[in-house]
Amino acid sequence: MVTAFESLSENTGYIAALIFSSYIFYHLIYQPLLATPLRRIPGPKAFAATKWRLALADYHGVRTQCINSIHQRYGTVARIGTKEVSFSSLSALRTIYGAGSGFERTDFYRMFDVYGRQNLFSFAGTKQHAERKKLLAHAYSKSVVLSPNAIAKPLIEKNVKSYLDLLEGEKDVAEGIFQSLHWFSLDSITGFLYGDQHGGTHALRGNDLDRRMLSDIIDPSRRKLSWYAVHLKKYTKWLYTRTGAMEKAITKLGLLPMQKPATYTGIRAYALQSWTGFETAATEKDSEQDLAIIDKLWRHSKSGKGIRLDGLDMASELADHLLAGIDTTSDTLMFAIWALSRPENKIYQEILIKELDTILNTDCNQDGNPLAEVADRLPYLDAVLKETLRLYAPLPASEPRSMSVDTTIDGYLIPAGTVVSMSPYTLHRNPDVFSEPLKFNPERWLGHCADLAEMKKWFWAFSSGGRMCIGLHLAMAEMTTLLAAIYRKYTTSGYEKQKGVSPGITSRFEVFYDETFPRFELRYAEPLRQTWVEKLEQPKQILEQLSLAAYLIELWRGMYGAIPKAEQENLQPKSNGPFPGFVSLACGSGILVYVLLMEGYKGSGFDARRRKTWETYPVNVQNCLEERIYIPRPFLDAIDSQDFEAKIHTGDFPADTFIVSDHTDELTVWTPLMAALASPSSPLPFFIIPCCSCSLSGARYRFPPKTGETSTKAERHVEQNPQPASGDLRSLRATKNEQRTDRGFGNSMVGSLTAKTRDIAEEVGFEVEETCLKTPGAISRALIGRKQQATNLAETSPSQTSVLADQIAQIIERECIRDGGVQAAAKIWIEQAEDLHRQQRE
Ligand code: HEM
Repeated sequence: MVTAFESLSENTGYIAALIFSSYIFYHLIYQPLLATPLRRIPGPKAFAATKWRLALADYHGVRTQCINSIHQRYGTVARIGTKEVSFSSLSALRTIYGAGSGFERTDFYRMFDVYGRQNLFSFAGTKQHAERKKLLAHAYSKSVVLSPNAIAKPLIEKNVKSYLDLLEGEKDVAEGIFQSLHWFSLDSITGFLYGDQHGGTHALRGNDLDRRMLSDIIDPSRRKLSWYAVHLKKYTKWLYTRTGAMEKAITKLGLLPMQKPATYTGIRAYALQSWTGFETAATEKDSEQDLAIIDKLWRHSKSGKGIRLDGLDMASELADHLLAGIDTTSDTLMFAIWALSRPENKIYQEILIKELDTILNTDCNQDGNPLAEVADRLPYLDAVLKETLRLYAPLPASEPRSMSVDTTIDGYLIPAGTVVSMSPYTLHRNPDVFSEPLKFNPERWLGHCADLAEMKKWFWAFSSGGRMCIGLHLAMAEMTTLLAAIYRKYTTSGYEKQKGVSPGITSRFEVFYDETFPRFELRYAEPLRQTWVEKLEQPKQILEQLSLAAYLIELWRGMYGAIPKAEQENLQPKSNGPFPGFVSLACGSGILVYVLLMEGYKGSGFDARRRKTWETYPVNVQNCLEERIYIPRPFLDAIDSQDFEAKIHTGDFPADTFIVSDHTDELTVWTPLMAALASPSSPLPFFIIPCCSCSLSGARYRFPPKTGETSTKAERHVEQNPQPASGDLRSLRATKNEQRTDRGFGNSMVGSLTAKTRDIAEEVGFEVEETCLKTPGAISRALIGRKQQATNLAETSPSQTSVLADQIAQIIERECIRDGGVQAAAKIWIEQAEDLHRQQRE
């Protein structure tokens, strides 16, 4: 007989399943999809069912583009969350963001509180916000910003001069415009907020501490932290407020989305320090005229009139303006210069220069640069900036708002507490308003047609209504004055190093690029950065490896007609023969192997040491990465190395394998030999980027510059030390510059190594191509061996093959003389390999 207890326990599983499915049904289906009035709003069901769907897009850094695509599919009103709706119409813009609309900023903005205090940016309520704004609005008005008697105009003109001085004196430094423009905006906003004495920075004039403040902004993991701060707010706060052993444990477990100090810590600390310094020394100034914002807030607090502000309130307000005023202005300037420098936009630059040429000397200051108020009145410059802000708005993402009562927007009932938003990104890409929206075209802002009036209504880079950007006029004055001065004296053109690459700007969790550029970097760089586990200088290495992957893909497209996977859907590959596969020697972190495999190229890589990064790749990639030490077969034959414990590779690659030898040190000179040894009658194609110079034994060795004669006697006299004996920075830079010339390169250590490798490759039958490769981190020479010399192309008989093998052996013998012969060289190689293996095990 079945007892009641047994029956209950048999049914427990069913009951639990029923409760669970009821819960799922209620929360994921009934409530969000059937019960709420928002159910009538179109949009993808997955987004309507759970807020985590949009959070996922945030995590992948594609939120804004994703919402934009949803609008393209569903129209001007789209539901993007259980309680979140996005709009893209002018009527909604007026309803939500118009003056006195009653919509308030959401909780999202509380992440901009500083020192635990709210400020203009983070206040939700209109009353608190209006009171604070009243204190500041006048100082930020256009008439005050451009007044010769107030602080902004002389400060901006002084900083413009410092920028041009930098351009004159340290062209190399200034040309890194991402950085130098950040210095300009930093010096401008700090001077404006704190005055020269109490926090105005001098990054443009070389102050290293001021410059270093920007490392806060550059760290890519700040995006991950933003995601955590928005979607896992309490948890993130908990993580960052732990101390002692708990803090250590959290750090060790890698739980922090961004290592401490987290984003903006340095800038916030600087802002607080500036405030404290000011407060201690504060004396009321007699004149109202040259007051920085800090003076104004101080005077107000002392007056006892109106709203009360304590020290931290003021410090928070100032710090927030400081943070708001750096990236925004410099990113816009960077995109303006970049866009004007593109060959297809040269015409716009020429027209701008013509406009600037009309400025009279009497309209310039004593430094010879256009006055701020004159730069402000230039229609073409204004059009260039408007177009830059349209296409590359520095704050392009949605601006969330909500209301405490039910309301109606564009005919839809919006319940109280629903988050509603719009984004400059989507408004600025409406093809009905902006023809060819992805094209940079300043001309669209000129003329007086009805279209222009319409476009102005849709232009939303600075937001609108009561919560419009307070720094608008300051930012515009900085940007117009600097651009006018630069283009009055200079022209700009696409920097070779950045050819084919769009700059990117970070906004919250996203990075924005020019969308007409390939997504290659975007697809890999960010995921790699996010999961990076090595201690190396990663951003540079990642970009370099991505550039190299892009280069190889193009090379193989030409050689084999092999195209990346993503293109295969649209294109039929040319039939130059199938791709034979690649091997990446000494592949290090394996980025190249990972990217090429993901792009659909078969291949593998090996390195003497397994890297932690390998474990972050998908399993199929991990399976193609091996820990192996290369020992050339002739060395194995020459010496008894039976006891060698590590896994070795003897270079027996399958026929036609493409060898990639990127910065492989002792494998560099071996690469063409490897190619020939693997297949004497038809050596394998290769790509080499030479770097550290070693002889065939693997010992450090500097080959003599190629002077025509290759006497080993002459080689012995050559200095063994590859680095300059003594070198201050200036002489190092001079050496580097010299190396960029053909002659200088030929005389350098790496130049001599390149020449030696090339000679050997030619001896084994290659027609070697030499190319200059410009990756984001370096300029390198690369050798490509894809064609064989005519004599080698003829059908090779078995007897000829053995002749070729003999020739290779002779080359190896000859090259090993400097190490004491093949046996001695082999001994050195094996000893080094054993050392390496021992180190790995320790
Ligand atoms: C090209 C430059 C700039 C752009 C495109 C820009 C854009 C914006 C946008 C779109 C908002 C509204 C954000 C939102 O509601 O989510 C905003 C607000 C704000 N911006 Fe800017 N900004 C720029 C420069 C500056 C500068 C130089 C400052 C320096 C003080 C500044 C200070 C602020 C502040 C304090 C707010 C909050 C205003 C309020 O709520 O009343 N911005 N900005």
